[in-house]
Amino acid sequence: MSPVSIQRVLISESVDPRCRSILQENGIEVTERQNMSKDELLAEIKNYDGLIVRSATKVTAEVVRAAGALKIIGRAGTGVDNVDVDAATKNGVIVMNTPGGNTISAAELTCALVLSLSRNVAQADMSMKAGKWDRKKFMGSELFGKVLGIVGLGRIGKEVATRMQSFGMRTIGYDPITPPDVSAAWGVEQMSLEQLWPQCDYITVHTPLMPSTTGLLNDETLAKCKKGVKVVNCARGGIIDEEALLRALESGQCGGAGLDVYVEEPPMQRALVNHPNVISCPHLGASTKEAQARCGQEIALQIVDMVKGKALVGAVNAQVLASTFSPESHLWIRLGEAMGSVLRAYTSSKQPYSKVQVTTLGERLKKSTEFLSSAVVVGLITDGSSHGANLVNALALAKETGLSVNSSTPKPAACVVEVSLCGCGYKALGSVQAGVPVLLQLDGCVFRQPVSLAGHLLFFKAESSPQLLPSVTGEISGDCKRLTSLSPWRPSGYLCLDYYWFCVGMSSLLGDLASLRSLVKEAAQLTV
Ligand SMILES: NC(=O)C1=CN([C@@H]2O[C@H](COP(=O)(O)OP(=O)(O)OC[C@H]3O[C@@H](n4cnc5c(N)ncnc54)[C@H](O)[C@@H]3O)[C@@H](O)[C@H]2O)C=CC1
Ligand SMILES: O=C(O)C(=O)COP(=O)(O)O
Repeated sequence: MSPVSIQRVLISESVDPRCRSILQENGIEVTERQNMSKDELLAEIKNYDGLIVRSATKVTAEVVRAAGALKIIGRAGTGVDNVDVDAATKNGVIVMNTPGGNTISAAELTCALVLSLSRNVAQADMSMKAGKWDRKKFMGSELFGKVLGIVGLGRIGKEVATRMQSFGMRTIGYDPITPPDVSAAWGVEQMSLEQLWPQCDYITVHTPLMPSTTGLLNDETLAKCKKGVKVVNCARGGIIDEEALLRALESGQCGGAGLDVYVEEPPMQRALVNHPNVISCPHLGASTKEAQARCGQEIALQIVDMVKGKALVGAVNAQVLASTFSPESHLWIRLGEAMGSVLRAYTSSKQPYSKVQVTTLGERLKKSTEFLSSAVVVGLITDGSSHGANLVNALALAKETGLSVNSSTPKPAACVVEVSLCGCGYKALGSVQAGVPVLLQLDGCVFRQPVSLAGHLLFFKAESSPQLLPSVTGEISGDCKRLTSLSPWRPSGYLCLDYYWFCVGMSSLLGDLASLRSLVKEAAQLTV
């Protein structure tokens, strides 16, 4: 993928001023507008190719669709559940976050809530402010020797564990991805949730909000916990079912809750917030000077690096691009796109196909199969009128159009990419030679000299008579037909290709038909 050009960025929430400065220093125009209504955002977003948000801006599918020119949604923070990532992907928009920037802050707030729950700090303070001196009511219990269950052992879960161990807590946990030996290295014993629930004095959740984590703590699972268990949610509203939590608080099954996040923010339903055993914050996990400085700075630097073609860091939906920010991979991407275009053009009037097989041959290309497949699909499905396909959405669009894309890397051989359109049997073989994407073979016709695919223009080089056809492209015209019949290459064997269809194909890759026509005429004259 070529470096992504970003010219105008909208920052729709309070993000550290460093973000704006870094973008502006790098020639990007920045507008900051906070508290926009949904309609204002829908109207405004079309003027920008970049959007930077925190957790309050809901970047729905409607917003993504309304944003005709949007290329990047930057999340100055961790959770991207407020962004419709699928819609962004389908529309070719990169979604990027800064996941490490607020880890420590979120972990520290979690620990603060655990400590406050153990000693009723918030309630005691309220009572003092009400003029009371109630030492009996706020009897607490030590954390020392108690069990903390951590659900979600990623960045924040790990930091919470190591901090709470210093209070003498035993930390147990569950995570479907983090291996048990990894978490054991930082003192967390992993077990199934069934085993975990009944052992915990405190439970804290640190997973993203996803269908599989929604309602992880519910009536059923809360009932499996120790009576009086205390729970903390500094991750996302909804991971603990709010209504089930209220019921458990009322029955005493849950002894207290520390909440930073809510299903609806701010929560309109205040029963939980008002409960005497609940201490709550208005989503403050990342609200520290340090976390905001990091997140604001990181998201700006990540965008600038992407624009400069240096690196793609923090993309959550475009991993295929992450490894492609090198001059070499840009060449392979151009090759893939060009091969896709050539095959699309070449086969468009022939048999249909429903499957494409991309085979990469060569050690150097081993890790490139995925982005090469995406590049081939971009070339295959982008016709002259639509420019909607890019490396972000290529595979999603292929799926939508019923095109199945297979890729494989058989034993290393040469650095060659083979694209086969299964069904009609057309095939192209390409490579990068001397820094130029080249075509070696098309539909079984071998070129003795590779055909340059640079800029999607084909330059034919005839070995024996280089003056014959210095550069040829074609369009549907009598000239092309004439060229087919002239066919000086056939006898020489340099190019045994159905030239007419080849020219038809090439015409769709070119905007400048006038110069194309003259090239074809020139070629025809040369060959008479
Ligand atoms: N309150 C706040 O201001 C903040 C909240 N957050 C929230 O915290 C979440 C976690 O952040 P990080 O630790 O940085 O993310 P992370 O990606 O490092 O860790 C999340 C962990 O959850 C695990 N997980 C996924 N599904 C699970 C399941 N069903 N059960 C148990 N574990 C599961 C994953 O395997 C992963 O290890 C974020 O997604 C975000 O929503 C993050 C920062 C600040
Ligand atoms: O980074 C996260 O996931 C957070 O929840 C922090 O949200 P915020 O940037 O403070 O709106």
